[in-house]
Amino acid sequence: MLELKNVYFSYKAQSHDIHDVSLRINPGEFLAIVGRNGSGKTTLTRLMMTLKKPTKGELFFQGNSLATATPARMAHHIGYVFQNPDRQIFHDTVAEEVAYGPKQIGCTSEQIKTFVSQALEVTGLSPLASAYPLSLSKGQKQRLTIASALAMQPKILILDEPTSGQDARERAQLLQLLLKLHQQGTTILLVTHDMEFLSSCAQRAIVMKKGQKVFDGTVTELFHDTNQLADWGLIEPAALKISRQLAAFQVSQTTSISELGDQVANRLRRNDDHAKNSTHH
Ligand SMILES: Nc1ncnc2c1ncn2[C@@H]1O[C@H](COP(=O)(O)OP(=O)(O)OP(=O)(O)O)[C@@H](O)[C@H]1O
Repeated sequence: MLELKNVYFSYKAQSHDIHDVSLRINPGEFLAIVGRNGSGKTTLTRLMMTLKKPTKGELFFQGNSLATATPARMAHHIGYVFQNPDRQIFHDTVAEEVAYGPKQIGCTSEQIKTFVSQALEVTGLSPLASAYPLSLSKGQKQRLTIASALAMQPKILILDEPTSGQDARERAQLLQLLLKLHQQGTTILLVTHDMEFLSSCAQRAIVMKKGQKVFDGTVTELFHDTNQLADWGLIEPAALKISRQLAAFQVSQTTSISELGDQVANRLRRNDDHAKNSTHH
């Protein structure tokens, strides 16, 4: 659906902010771009939205070159949800906010009504249609920006650090919403540092390091090599760490919870004794 072929981009003459990146996003995928701060994740999404043009290389959307595409035209195809929802909210009611995009691109009033009501429905905001957007909670504001993006009927939804500043309940709601949208056929691209969240929803991950793509594979493959993860500045999700460590206890399907508890307690006791002995020496 979206393809980058040997793309380079520099903000300044001497910098290599994106260096020879090729990748293809297929319809219906749920993928995440990860990497340290400054590794080029946001710049990559700006190139996809044509907010920046590559210094070398080319981007394609559904087989067509984006060389002459404008951000306004790309907004029909790609919905972008910024990290800070306040920067994207301007109207007096939730419904007006969501209607803004479809109005701008000249949809009929019938289409606008349908797109707004569908977007509010899927994001669970229908009861808040006449609410003042800035009075909403952080999670609701984020769902509003997602609704605004969805009202444009995009093929791809890009979310920049969507879990940042969200509490546990809001994260869980966001996860449910993204899984539902993905199930309904939306292609989703997350830019995130949140490995727990990524491992609960994404199927594929791309790792950026110093402007280069250093990994492109399944999420299972991503978490396979823990040394490599550290080098990329990524943290293994707690659930995976625990399950990897449990493997050391030779847990079989017949191991009962109390047997497992005994094994864990024995292991911890041995670790404790070992630590005490080392301090004595
Ligand atoms: N507007 C800008 N002007 C000059 N350099 C920039 C600009 N925006 C980003 N950069 C540089 O481009 C490189 C990639 O930055 P980018 O914001 O894409 O990384 P990121 O992986 O999204 O980081 P973060 O996780 O902090 O958002 C960095 O070296 C950064 O300093």
